[in-house]
Amino acid sequence: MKYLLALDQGTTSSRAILFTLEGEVVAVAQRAFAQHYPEPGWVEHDPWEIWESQLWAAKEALRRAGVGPEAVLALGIANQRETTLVWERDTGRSLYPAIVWQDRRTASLCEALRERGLEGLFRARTGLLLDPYFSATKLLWLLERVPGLRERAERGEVCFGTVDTWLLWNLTGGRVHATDPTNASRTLLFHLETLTWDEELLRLLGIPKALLPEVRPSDGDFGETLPGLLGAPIPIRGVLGDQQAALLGQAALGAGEGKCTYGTGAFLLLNTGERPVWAEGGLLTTLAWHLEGKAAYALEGSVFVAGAAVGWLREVGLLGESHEVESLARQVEDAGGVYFVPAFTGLGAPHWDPYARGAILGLTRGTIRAHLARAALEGVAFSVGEVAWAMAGAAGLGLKALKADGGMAQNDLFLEIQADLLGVPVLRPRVTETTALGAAWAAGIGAGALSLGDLPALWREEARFLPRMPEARREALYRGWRRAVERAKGWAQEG
Ligand SMILES: Nc1ncnc2c1ncn2[C@@H]1O[C@H](COP(=O)(O)OP(=O)(O)O)[C@@H](O)[C@H]1O
Ligand SMILES: O=P(O)(O)OC[C@H](O)CO
Repeated sequence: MKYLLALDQGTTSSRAILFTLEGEVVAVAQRAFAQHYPEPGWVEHDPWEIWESQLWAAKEALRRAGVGPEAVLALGIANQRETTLVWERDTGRSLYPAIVWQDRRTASLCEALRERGLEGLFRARTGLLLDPYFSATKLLWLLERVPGLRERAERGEVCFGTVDTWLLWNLTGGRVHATDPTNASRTLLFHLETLTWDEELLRLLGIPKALLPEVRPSDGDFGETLPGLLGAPIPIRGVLGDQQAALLGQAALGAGEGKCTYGTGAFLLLNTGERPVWAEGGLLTTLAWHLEGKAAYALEGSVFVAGAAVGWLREVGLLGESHEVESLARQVEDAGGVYFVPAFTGLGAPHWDPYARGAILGLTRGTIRAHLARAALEGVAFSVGEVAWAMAGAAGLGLKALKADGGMAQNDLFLEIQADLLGVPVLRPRVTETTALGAAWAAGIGAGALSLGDLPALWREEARFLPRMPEARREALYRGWRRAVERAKGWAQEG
């Protein structure tokens, strides 16, 4: 029997899952790691903790399965995207904490670029917007703020990478400094159509090319793991950003098929086929994957906070464990007029306001804990609903049903609320670890054991949540939501 090992390096935890070729889960191991918030709006991870937790999870998944490394056909990586790391080429020593995708410290850098009239150029080349979310301004900040970094980068002594690149570097003992086009497409430095680093954008930002990893296809040859790490070398044959991996893991292969992954954030991706599609409404154009010699593209609506809102309820003591949010929120029929705008790290699509901050509005003396819990779930569902409307507005790209996955998709009440607020059915697959599944499948394709055409037959529905809310009620709730969002916008800039 042969297996595929997926590493899923998420924002809050590192997971490893061993799958059969058909996508059955054999063993799972997961380790959470620390989130650091050194200043308001900043979010950092310790690069060593990312690596060590991921390595532990990989070993532990094999141990739990009782499977030796020689039975693993290939390893695939899916990772939190955009998070920016720099390390020494000679020693692999990291030179600064990882600046996480949620980090807002480069809001003013983005503004300065916008004032220079550069947004149109960046959008046309990369499909993205000038927002602190993406890697380029984080890297620029590092080059400006870390003493000596720019000079060393120009001399070729420093490596930049997103988390996939950092894991590849460590898995191969520094032999491979590479990324795939989906991760590269989130940096603001990658040309969406030529699938190469954009020399003009690099020049405009003053980013030395010597920093950048080599770009290989998502099912490319990424070397093999050092023999000592997992007991024997394992070929690394798949790399995808986690949201793109989930799109693949949901077998959303054709144009018009989409999914939403509810992890730390929520990311709605719609496959648009072999050509990039540019849409209004704050949607991003991005790579879906580069597999079997062909690129596929997607439209993305990025919502920065989903499960993180539930995590926050836990941290402030409203819940013991995340899953308790469901029973608490079920104690009430609705949120009692409370709106929870989870803009803890600004707003992504469709608003793109790095200065927005979280808000809870409509509190009365009758508000109880259950209302807050329900309002938090609704806040995430409204946020995704707004993104779905934006997609529906982009000619002919309305969703007929939404495939859901990620940590929050285990919550039945949340998916009922989401179906109600979207007005379309929400489908949950049997394997909700679709991010890991997509990474495993990409590696299976890379190893020649699977083809894209095999995947739809391997996807299985587990549950279906149908919309039951009357249209008028939905519209009234959205009116309230829009008023609440207006109040949260620009908060960190005022005052
Ligand atoms: N039953 C649940 N209901 C709501 N949220 C949940 C539930 N279980 C987990 N979560 C949330 O899901 C998130 C974890 O999901 P995961 O997909 O592992 O995220 P990531 O990959 O971003 O680390 C956490 O923020 C957690 O609060
Ligand atoms: O950690 P997740 O699963 O919320 O995903 C993070 C995204 O990749 C950020 O773009």
